[in-house]
Amino acid sequence: MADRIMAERRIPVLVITGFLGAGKTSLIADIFRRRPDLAPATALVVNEFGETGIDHALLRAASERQVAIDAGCICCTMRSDLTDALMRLHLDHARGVVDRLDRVIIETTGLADPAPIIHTLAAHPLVAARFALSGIIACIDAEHGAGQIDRHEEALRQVVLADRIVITKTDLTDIAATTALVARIAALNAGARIMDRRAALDAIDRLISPLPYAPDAHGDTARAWLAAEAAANRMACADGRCAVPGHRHHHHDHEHGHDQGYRHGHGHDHDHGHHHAADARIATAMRTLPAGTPQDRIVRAAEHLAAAMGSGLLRLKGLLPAEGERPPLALHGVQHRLYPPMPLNADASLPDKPTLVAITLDADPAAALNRLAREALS
Ligand SMILES: Nc1nc2c(ncn2[C@@H]2O[C@H](COP(=O)(O)OP(=O)(O)OP(=O)(O)O)[C@@H](O)[C@H]2O)c(=O)[nH]1
Repeated sequence: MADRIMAERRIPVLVITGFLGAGKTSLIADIFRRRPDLAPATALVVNEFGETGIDHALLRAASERQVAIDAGCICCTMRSDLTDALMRLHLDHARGVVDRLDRVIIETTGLADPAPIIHTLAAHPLVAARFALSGIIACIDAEHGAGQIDRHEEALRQVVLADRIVITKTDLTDIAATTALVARIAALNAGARIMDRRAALDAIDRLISPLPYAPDAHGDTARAWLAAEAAANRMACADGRCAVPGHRHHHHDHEHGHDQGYRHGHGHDHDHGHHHAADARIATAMRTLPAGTPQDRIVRAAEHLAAAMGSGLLRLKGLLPAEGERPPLALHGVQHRLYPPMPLNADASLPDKPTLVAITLDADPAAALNRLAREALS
């Protein structure tokens, strides 16, 4: 009872997860587009993998209160940044800097494991006293989702630990493929509500309604993962600033059985502090093109790159500056598919040179971007 009363006074936190390019940012942008009334009382915490800041550009219009966590992934070393961000929001609210704070929406990176986030929200005493995990939405791409679950443990964990699953991009697949994906998801997580993106957006109140997160509803695997997360945190805690009593503090890298860092394509291996066993195969790079490189040429070169790399290109993102009367463009690719470039509002904080990020599997992302640049500039 005491917990319920407390829960009612806590601010609900909705986590939106899903693999790279599954449609998290677009879903959030569409929620606010349809329901602008939600924006003033919603804080968005956005954690993007890769360096374009493109999600912020896309969401800037959506929410007045946005906190970016850029330096890594909140599921691992960035947990302290997550708790800091939440505590800052709480203080701003308590001091009246923020009028209303009815909910927090956290967009994770596409490579996030939800278990540490769930654990942090439940176990960090300062956070748990003020915020209540009230839903985990996993977006899953109808076209690429099944393969992503097969190949990437993060994608599997996102589906298994969610309490709501939104299937995106059903417009790009046939019904049989979507039906098979739904059956697979239902077998992996019998407790989750599964919905099509369109249906989810037609019932936004239901989509985002705060419900206590109940790990027991999601099956033995979810329970075991969360228990393992709690046990790992009892043994040792990554966060030197962590306030959980009894935690021993030392470096985080080995606590989740993660042993290799992401490679970063600036000609050297770069440790982002985000460690998952399989992920030495995943690498990311960013590069810019000279100002004035025509948008059309970049888009065409990106199409060719996506077609040539297929499943080796986990994600391509780009911000292309305005060109004469043409607005700036956001460029999105997932595997072989390059989506129609998305016009953006002109915004002073957009980069003045075309900026591209590639996230690759078993391929050199810097070489991929060089190839794109060569074609665009030829
Ligand atoms: N056709 C179609 N495209 C979609 C749908 N949902 C998202 N997209 C497109 O997919 C691309 C990637 O979407 P995002 O919302 O950026 O994906 P994300 O999950 O936020 O990506 P990361 O932050 O990189 O993990 C964009 O071009 C979207 O317009 C959908 O339901 N149908």
